Parts: sequence; C-alpha cells; structure tokens
Amino acid sequence: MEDTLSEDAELADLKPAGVLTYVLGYDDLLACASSAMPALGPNVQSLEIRRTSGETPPRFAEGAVLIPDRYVSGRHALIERRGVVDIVRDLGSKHGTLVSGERLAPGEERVLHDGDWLEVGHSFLCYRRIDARLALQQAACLGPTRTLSPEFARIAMELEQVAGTRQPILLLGETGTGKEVAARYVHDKSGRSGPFVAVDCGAIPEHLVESELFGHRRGAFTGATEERQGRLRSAEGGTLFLDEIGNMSESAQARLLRVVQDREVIPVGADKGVRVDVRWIAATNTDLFAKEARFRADLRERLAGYTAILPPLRRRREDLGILTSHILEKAAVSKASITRAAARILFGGPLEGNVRELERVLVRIAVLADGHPMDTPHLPVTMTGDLQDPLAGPVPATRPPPTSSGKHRCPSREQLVAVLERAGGIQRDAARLLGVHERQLARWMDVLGLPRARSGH
Ligand SMILES: Nc1ncnc2c1ncn2[C@@H]1O[C@H](COP(=O)(O)OP(=O)(O)OP(=O)(O)O)[C@@H](O)[C@H]1O
Repeated sequence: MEDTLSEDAELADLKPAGVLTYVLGYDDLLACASSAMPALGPNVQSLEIRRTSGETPPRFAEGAVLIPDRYVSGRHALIERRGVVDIVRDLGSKHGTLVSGERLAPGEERVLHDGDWLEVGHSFLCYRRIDARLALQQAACLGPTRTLSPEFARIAMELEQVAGTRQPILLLGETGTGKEVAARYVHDKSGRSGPFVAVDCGAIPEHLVESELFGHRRGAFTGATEERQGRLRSAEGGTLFLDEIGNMSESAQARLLRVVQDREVIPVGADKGVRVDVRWIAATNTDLFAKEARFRADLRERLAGYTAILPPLRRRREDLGILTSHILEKAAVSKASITRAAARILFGGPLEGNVRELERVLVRIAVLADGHPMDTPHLPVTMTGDLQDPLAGPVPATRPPPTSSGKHRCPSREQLVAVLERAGGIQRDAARLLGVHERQLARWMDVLGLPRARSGH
C-alpha cells in the first residue's frame, strides 16, 4: 500500500477532493434518488456508510451517508481521508462491501481511485477523485436529464455560456455520449428563432453531399428536376448540426470551408451565392487531429470555436441512476429492479456504446424481465459472454421454441407499444432493441393484437 500512497500523493495537488455519489438502489431503478455527498478533503475527513430506516432518500447527516436499504448494515463501511488519499474499510457488515467488483476482506483497507464504484447491500455508489474546484460544482442539466458528473456539469455550464454567441462549436466524444443532445441543448439556450437542423454527414452518399447541403438549381445535373434549397439554408436563423463531420469527403470539406468563411452558399449549378445566417455545431467520434483522419486543418480551426469533449459513460458512472430511471420511465416501465449479479455486469462494466447502448440494453431487459428482477440471463450475450444466451439471436433448430413463460415471456401491450414507438415503428429495429428475433416480435404482436409494423429497411 506504501507505493500506492506515494503515487497518489503526487496526484494530490491536481486532484485533491474525493466525491462519493449514491447512484442507485437495485430494488427500485425508477426511484431516481442519486445524490452527491460532501467532498472528502480538508473539511470532511470521513464518511461512514450506514443503514437508515424509513422512506427518506439517501442523504448525508451526522457525518454519515444514510441509505434506506435493508441490506446495508447499521454501520457498514467507513471512508476515511488518510493524508491525501481516501481509504475504504468494511466495518464488519453482514453483506460485505465491494470495490469495483472486488469484495473487501474483513479488516482490509483499500485506497480508492477515481472512477471506483462501491457496492453496499443493494446500493451502488461511485467515487470520484477530482480537482477541488470541480467538486464544488453544482449538479447541472444537459439535455433531458440532470448530471451529477462534475466534468459534464462544467461542460453544460460552458455550453450555456457560449450558446448565445455566434461561436461555432465542435463536439467530440465516443458514439452515444450525447453529442446531439448537447447540440440541441445549445440551440434551445441560444435564443435563435430559426430551426435546429441535423445532418448526418456520414449517411449521405458522397455524390449527393453537396446538393443535399448547399441545394441545387433546376437542371444542375441529371435528375435535378426541381430547385432544391439544401439543408444549410433550411437552418436559416437557427442551428446547423453537422454530425459525423469526420466522414465528409475532401471536396465537400473544401466547399463547406468557403461557406463557413464567407457565410454565403452557392447552390450546385448556380453562379451567385446566397447569404446564410446559421450557427454551426459539428460533431464527430473520430480524431480530427489524426493524420489519417484526412480532415482539413483550416476547416477544423473554423469549426472549433469552442470545443468540448463529452466524457464516455464509464467516466461518469455517477449519472447511471438518473439515466436509468429516465430511460425506463420513457419506455413506460412502471416497476423495475435488478439482481446484484446483473447490476454488477450492467453498471460496473465498460459501458461501451454509452448512453445509447445503456438505453438499448435497459429497454430490452426490462421488457424481458416483465416486472420481475432483471437478471443475468436477460442481458445480451456480448455482456455476459454466455454463448448459451437464448435471447442473443435467431433461435437454433435444436432449441425448443420460445414459450410464453420464463425468459421469453410476452411483454405487456403497453411495453411493446413503447418499444415500437422508440424504434420509429420499424419492426426489425424494435426486435433489435428487445434482442429477440423479428419472428418472435411478430408473434408477440399477433398475440397482443397489435397491427404489424413496417418491416425494417
Ligand atoms: N444527458 C442525456 N440524458 C438523457 N438521454 C441522453 C443523454 N445523453 C444522451 N442520451 C440518449 O442517448 C442516445 C444517444 O445520444 P446522442 O444521439 O446525442 O449521442 P451522439 O454522441 O450524438 O451519438 P453518435 O456519435 O452515434 O451520433 C439518445 O437516445 C439520447 O436520447
């Protein structure tokens, strides 16, 4: 432990505060009781985790974190500032304390590291080791949900500050981290009266990018039978969100650069430009600075007025409780709980795919669990590594066909309608959300008397 202590001491000046957040309770995923406890530092030297009775949400009182969880012991664990690091110790609890998935032996002390998650009873907590100034950060909102992540809250505040200016914004981050959510947030806060127009630059065939973005004159090329305004001009007075900008062809980049510089767009086939007033927000999950990205440095500089890197979900586990209850509520789930084993995999895992993947998995397992605790067999095989997972894809011929009980229990009509809505009515996408074969979904729809949706194309 000596070595770890001195290593952490070196980091102390940079990251002196320790923040413990109550994230969620396994027995009620809709409770949305997440809250950050006072930061460990010069003023708070220890936090004891204890059970409290009654219906009150988890809270800090009398120097302790009080959790209304019957699986938490009266005196469960102690987190203590020792020099510049924080140590956790189990206080002889009945059900034990786990640190990032590892159970503490009786009397064992463990130095906590940034991003560690703690399991006490049926409760999931997250520990962050951060700059003391960030620790003072209040919870903020970015998009439809609150965030308890100090980094994310800081980004939300900065985005709010730049929203009202004309500065272009570049949003970087892994897929599913909420870049479009952040872009819409900026637009909403900007006070701009025009629309928010999102363009997925990666989804437009290369030969159509220019006419799609800049518009075209009638007869500009074969097939251009009508004049077209283009997406850029349709965002007049509002915000143009260029998603997956890293996938834009070099010729489209060159033309876009001229528009950004001159604020004038020349439709394909036209010889005169048209003035445009749009707020630029670009986003990408690729590294625009890498050589192989083949992205023009001059365009990048123009678009990167304010740049934010949205942290992946594994770097903001403190938001898992808020996001989980939001996702389940949106999916019309009225009751949801999870077993410890499944929670450990779902919330303690690498969270690849970020909020989008969390949403996909939660909706799937909530529907399959059908009001019972969500358990490991409900999780996708990619998470459990269990190749026998019967829900992973088409049902092999050797396996008995799905029945209306057990793991393939038919969801309620309300749940299935919610999933179909989320999938935009496309049956194949709804089946993917549920992690079942399309044929299984069709059977359920017939049983529940739901009209067949469009097939997925
Ligand atoms: N703060 C948030 N609160 C609630 N839901 C969120 C939040 N952030 C993201 N989501 C949800 O996660 C999903 C992915 O978000 P979004 O499309 O903004 O990610 P992205 O980073 O733009 O992804 P990509 O790079 O793949 O385009 C969406 O369904 C969105 O509603």
